[in-house]
Amino acid sequence: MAQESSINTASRRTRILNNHLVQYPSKPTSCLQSNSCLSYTPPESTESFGFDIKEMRKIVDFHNLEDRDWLFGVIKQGRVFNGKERGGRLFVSPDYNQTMEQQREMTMKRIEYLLERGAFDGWLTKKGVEAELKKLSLLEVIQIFDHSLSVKIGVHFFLWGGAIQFMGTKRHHDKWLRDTETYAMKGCFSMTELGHGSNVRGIETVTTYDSKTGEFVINTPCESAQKYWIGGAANHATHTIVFSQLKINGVNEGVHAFIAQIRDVNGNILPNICIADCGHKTGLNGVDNGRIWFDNLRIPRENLLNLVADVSPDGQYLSAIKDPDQRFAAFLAPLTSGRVTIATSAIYSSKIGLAIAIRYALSRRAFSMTPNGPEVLLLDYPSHQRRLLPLLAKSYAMSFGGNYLKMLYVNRTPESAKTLHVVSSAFKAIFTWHNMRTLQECREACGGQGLKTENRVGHMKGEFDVQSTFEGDNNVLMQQVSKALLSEYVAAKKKNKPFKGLGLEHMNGPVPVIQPNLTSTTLRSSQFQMNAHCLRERDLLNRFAAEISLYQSNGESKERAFILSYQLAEDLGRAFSDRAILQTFLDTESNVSAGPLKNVLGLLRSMYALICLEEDAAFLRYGYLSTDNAAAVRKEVTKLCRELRPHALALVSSLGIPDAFLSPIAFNWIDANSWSSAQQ
Ligand SMILES: Cc1cc2nc3c(=O)[nH]c(=O)nc-3n(C[C@H](O)[C@H](O)[C@H](O)COP(=O)(O)OP(=O)(O)OC[C@H]3O[C@@H](n4cnc5c(N)ncnc54)[C@H](O)[C@@H]3O)c2cc1C
Repeated sequence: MAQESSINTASRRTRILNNHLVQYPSKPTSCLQSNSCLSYTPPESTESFGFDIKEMRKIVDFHNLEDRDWLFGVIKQGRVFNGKERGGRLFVSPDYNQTMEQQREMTMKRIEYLLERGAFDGWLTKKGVEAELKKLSLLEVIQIFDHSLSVKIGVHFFLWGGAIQFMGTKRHHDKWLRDTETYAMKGCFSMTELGHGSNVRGIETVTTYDSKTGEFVINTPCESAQKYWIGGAANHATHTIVFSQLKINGVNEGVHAFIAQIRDVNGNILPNICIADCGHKTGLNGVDNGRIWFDNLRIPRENLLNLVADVSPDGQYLSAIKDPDQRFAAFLAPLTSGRVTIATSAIYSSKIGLAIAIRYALSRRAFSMTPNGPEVLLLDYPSHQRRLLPLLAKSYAMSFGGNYLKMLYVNRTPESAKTLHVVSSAFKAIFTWHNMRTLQECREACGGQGLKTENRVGHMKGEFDVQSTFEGDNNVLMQQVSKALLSEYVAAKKKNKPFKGLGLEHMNGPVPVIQPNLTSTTLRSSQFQMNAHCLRERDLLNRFAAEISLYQSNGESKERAFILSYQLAEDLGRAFSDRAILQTFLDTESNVSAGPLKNVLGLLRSMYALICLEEDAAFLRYGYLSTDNAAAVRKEVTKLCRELRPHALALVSSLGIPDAFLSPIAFNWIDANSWSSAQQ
């Protein structure tokens, strides 16, 4: 309780706020009435926008705008979404001041609310491109509100539900999909173990088959085999997908997936199963991550997800794919959805950060440039522009990359499986790294205000950090990208055939030449920009292949040669991603007719292309750019910052994030911090 002071207690009022007794005087002190105080001026009038922000939003959000707006409205209206008025505006945001247990329960309450309003209708029972796009758009909206909520929903629908849909067959679909969609049961996904995360093939859980009873028997043979980090396992999940080695007649047939019930309808843990909590995390505490041990758990034979392999009632292992490597790849192929949703979610998160930081920078002033002159808006400092506007251009570029990835995913065919695997791995890594970097820059750009949880930016760093680790560690994913590019290279050279696929067709043409003295006009031409990106990718792929080959000719195994060439592999993975993203930007731009919108897209595209050139040391290291040209690139980026500055508000207003999902410092932060506001 607050200490009694000498101030007349009668002049104080008291109230309970967050369980603390708060005391404050009944009227403001004189300084609050002084004329010398700053007054808030809104950034700019919406009439000054140089392009149509509604049209831009259509390009950026790309699909299901009405569905998105419907769900934003549903969330704004729901009491469980913790709406609060600040500075005369409504903001919705989870209460991160709650305990871990309370946050987990609120996550479930929010799911129930959304379920009652039909938000998940058709998520697993409707098929086709439209249904899939709608589902992706609604998950993006949910994530804009809270990452825990979207992860909890994502685990249930995309991991548990997705495994049944894509690794199972009709018997599993008939039995589980409808109940999953209605939450009659709650699913989780047990792949990771204490001892093995990225290396899924190394997991130690063992499943055998008992032909006398027609059951599989699942065991956790040692502590390192305990399932770890399983989202939903600690409190709520009733069922799980268990990834395990399958041993049939003493032969290990490799990793397979099984359905197991872990709790009864009342939430009691079933016999032969032990569950413990992973505990408090640096973020994402609305998700109940748990650990699971299996002790001779028996499940029916039919619970093997048998799209790729099966076991007959008398215990024979059956699979059309004989090669264990190919079988393992076929098992995991359907799980791409996680990478797709994480990639696009990361970009929405960076957009929230940028919308808040840029709006704040358009109303916050600091220092003056002349003695006794007015203080200067943060975004009028060239340094502040340089910190935020290239990140904004990258977020736009990655939005277009994300849209391409989603279309690739919803229209997937066996022929596009490789491209989908490579692009989703590359974009998941690049977008999530970009998001963390953006949030940190935005946090700092907001100064101390960036550290207030209600202002979102700082807090989101902890909430989204995990994206670089789960659903494929970013570094491991980037290795896979380079490996895939290398195998394309080796195949093309071996067969002496042109490159086809993964956007590598540029390797068939002549080597692009970068002229010695780059002018502003050249730097802004899409042809130069694409040439520079292709040159880097092409050269790095050649170098990578040559280095691997050299290691191998010196007696190293293929695997070790790859590990030793990790630096080129990393550079190549980034070069592939940047070039692929630039291509999606150009494709997007080509669908826009000439006018102010296309002009500003051109500025953003040039900024994206040039900042990639400036940030990757490979351009200087391998001499794709001379030092003079590198200096010209840097100068052009500064010019682009100046040219984008007048569009900054319009650009962040086109990102498809309603005001209620931003934060008080994005608007009238003086009113939001007024004395009267503190008393509400
Ligand atoms: C909040 C949270 C929720 C999760 N939810 C789930 C879930 O619901 N279900 C589930 O099954 N799992 C879940 N996971 C687990 C997640 O998928 C794993 O953490 C992830 O796969 C990484 O595994 P790991 O933690 O064992 O790290 P490791 O694989 O041990 O990696 C540690 C480090 O080593 C590096 N490294 C690994 N291999 C190589 C290599 N070959 N070369 C160079 N460097 C390498 C990595 O880059 C990384 O930096 C979750 C994790 C978290 C944190």
